[in-house]
Amino acid sequence: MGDMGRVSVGIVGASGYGGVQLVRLLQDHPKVELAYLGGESSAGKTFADLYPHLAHQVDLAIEPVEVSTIATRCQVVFLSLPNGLACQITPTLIEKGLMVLDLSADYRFFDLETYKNWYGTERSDRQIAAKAVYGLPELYRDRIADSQLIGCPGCYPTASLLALAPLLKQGLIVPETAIIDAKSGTSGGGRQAKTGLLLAEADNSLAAYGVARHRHIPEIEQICSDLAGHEVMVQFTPHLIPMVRGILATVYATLRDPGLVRDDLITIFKAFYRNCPWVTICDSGVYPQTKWACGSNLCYIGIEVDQRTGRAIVMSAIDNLIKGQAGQAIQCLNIMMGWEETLGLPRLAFYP
Ligand SMILES: NC(=O)C1=CN([C@@H]2O[C@H](COP(=O)(O)OP(=O)(O)OC[C@H]3O[C@@H](n4cnc5c(N)ncnc54)[C@H](OP(=O)(O)O)[C@@H]3O)[C@@H](O)[C@H]2O)C=CC1
Ligand SMILES: CC(=O)N[C@@H](CCC(=O)OP(=O)(O)O)C(=O)O
Repeated sequence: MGDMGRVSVGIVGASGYGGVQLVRLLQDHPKVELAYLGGESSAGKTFADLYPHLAHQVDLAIEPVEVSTIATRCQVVFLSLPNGLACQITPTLIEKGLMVLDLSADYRFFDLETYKNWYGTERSDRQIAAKAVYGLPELYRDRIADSQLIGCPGCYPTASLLALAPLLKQGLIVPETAIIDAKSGTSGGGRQAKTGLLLAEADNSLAAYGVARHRHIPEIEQICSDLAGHEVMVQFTPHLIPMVRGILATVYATLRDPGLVRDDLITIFKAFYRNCPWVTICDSGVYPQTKWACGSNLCYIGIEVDQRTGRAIVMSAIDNLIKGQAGQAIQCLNIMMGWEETLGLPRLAFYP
């Protein structure tokens, strides 16, 4: 334990969009002390060099990634790195007794064959990967509580799965009819320079990408299959939308019982998420906006039934960097530590 019984925490990838959210939230967390920030090109700079407006709150420098330093100073480490890096250091961190929360895709898959097929990397850390728990608390809370290693979900899977879970778990839809139409702000692509994310490219425009091949497809299907109890394929199409933060996933699926109406589903969703402080089911006829979730760890879910087509339509809005990334990882940490699931996490959105 660090100062006054606080848990000492490190963040690797602190300069990135996810990393800075972690720093911002954790420096205010009542049971945590920030003990280490790591990075690559930013190593040697102070955090204040990168984010001057946080200078009065964070007095740490970014250090090169050195596992023994992390293990000496930290009890818990968040890895907010590009895919394929966490798996190189996690086995040693786990061996040294740290709790690891990985925000990349490295520990999200039950089966490393799937990871290899979609991410192209052969892995040698099978035993460690087998210990990982998928960090979606609303579905795997008990397993998260007992785990040392969390594979935190992607932002699109978080929004999509929270919309689909009650329908799949209760057998209310024909799983294979599920279509996910999702839109993300540009911060979902990270902080490094990419032409498509330039304001001049993304502004005044809306387009799909990764159609029928986005790497979140196997992640969403893995959890849908787990919920349905058999292998499920879904259609997922992401879109880049000219805003910075937020995801709206609109999910369509055919109801098994065409007699179900909107208020039936609202009752079912409210019951399913009754012990989930970070999911809010909208009232009848209210559809969520990304603005409501931006800056908050909440996921807002709106529900409709089209009696004509027999489909359920579920809309899910999150902040990709909070419930879709840093906030959800901290929610997992709270559960692993036996703390209140809401500790240190924001409810209020930035707007209006
Ligand atoms: N952005 C989002 O909405 C979401 C992102 N994620 C996932 O979270 C992870 C981080 O994403 P995001 O914050 O957006 O990415 P960024 O590109 O903004 O940040 C990446 C970070 O990784 C660090 N880094 C890169 N290479 C190395 C290396 N070899 N050694 C040490 N540090 C390195 C960078 O440090 P430096 O600047 O020092 O080089 C930087 O801090 C990714 O796996 C992403 O897929 C998950 C959910 C949502
Ligand atoms: C807008 C945008 O580019 N979004 C990212 C999703 C980021 C994320 O959540 O995904 P991972 O953690 O799996 O990388 C993308 O589509 O690749």
